[in-house]
Amino acid sequence: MSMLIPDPLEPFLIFHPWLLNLAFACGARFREFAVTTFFFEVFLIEQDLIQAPYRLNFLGILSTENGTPATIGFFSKEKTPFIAFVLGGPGSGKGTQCAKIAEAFGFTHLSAGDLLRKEISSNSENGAMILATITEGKIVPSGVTIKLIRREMESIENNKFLIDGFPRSEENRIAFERITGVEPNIVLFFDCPEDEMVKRVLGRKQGRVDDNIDTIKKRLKVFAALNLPVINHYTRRGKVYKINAVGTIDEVFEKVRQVFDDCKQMIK
Ligand SMILES: Nc1ncnc2c1ncn2[C@@H]1O[C@H](COP(=O)(O)OP(=O)(O)OP(=O)(O)O)[C@@H](O)[C@H]1O
Ligand SMILES: Nc1ccn([C@@H]2O[C@H](COP(=O)(O)O)[C@@H](O)[C@H]2O)c(=O)n1
Repeated sequence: MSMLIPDPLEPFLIFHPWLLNLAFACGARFREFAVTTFFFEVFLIEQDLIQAPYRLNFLGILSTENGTPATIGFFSKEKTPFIAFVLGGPGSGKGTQCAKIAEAFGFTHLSAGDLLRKEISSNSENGAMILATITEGKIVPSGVTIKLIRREMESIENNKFLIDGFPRSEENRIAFERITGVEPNIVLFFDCPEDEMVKRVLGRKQGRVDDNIDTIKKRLKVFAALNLPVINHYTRRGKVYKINAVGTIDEVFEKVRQVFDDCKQMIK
């Protein structure tokens, strides 16, 4: 299990004690949903980390396009799958390791980034917005990404999913948990030094619009600001397995294998 990582949002929270008091007075559910939303959106707007048209529209993700409320809790109790979120900075090796886990342990690998890229190439209504967001290294609104993940999970007959590159922000996390009604069983965190991540991304040569030094710098900033708080949250929940991502692909996989061997009892 990993140690807590310094949370870049903590100084921000300290400057809003009156809001925290109000939140605590209103109870846990309200606190989690309303206050976290408020804090993060104000912070993200200030930092210019979320796309303008989607600002202050967090509640919108709980509605479907036709205005009816989204299903809260889409797995039946008997069919709730084993979910592993796979997190780490850009180029830390998430996708590479997920392919090996899927093969060795029978998981379905869902990459949020791949699903978003597929949306761009299928010329969907959100394609242009997704392309612009990825090019800027920013985060696509949760409603869009969760809809894609949900569609895949519902269409695949498996009870073991690796969700790679999601949740990327507290907004992603809270939205997923509210909509699906479940938390991940475990969270893998591939911990990799920045210089190694930059080297790997620049060496990837897959023609991705975001594999250039300018966008990588932005993605690293977004990772530290938005993804580390998610990792800290799940660390506090005792769900994070931190894996040192330095070493050959096979060396890293040996550490991953150990985690899945240890979790065998939990995985149906
Ligand atoms: N342990 C490793 N040592 C050296 N190179 C690696 C290692 N793991 C992955 N790579 C290479 O680094 C590049 C990035 O890996 P990968 O695509 O798996 O990262 P990722 O975390 O999924 O990245 P992103 O979040 O940007 O999609 C790939 O070219 C991959 O072959
Ligand atoms: N939950 C997510 C996941 C990804 N994105 C966007 O896609 C880019 C590429 O993602 P990879 O996982 O393939 O690195 C990422 O930089 C984001 O722009 C997202 O918005 N939300």
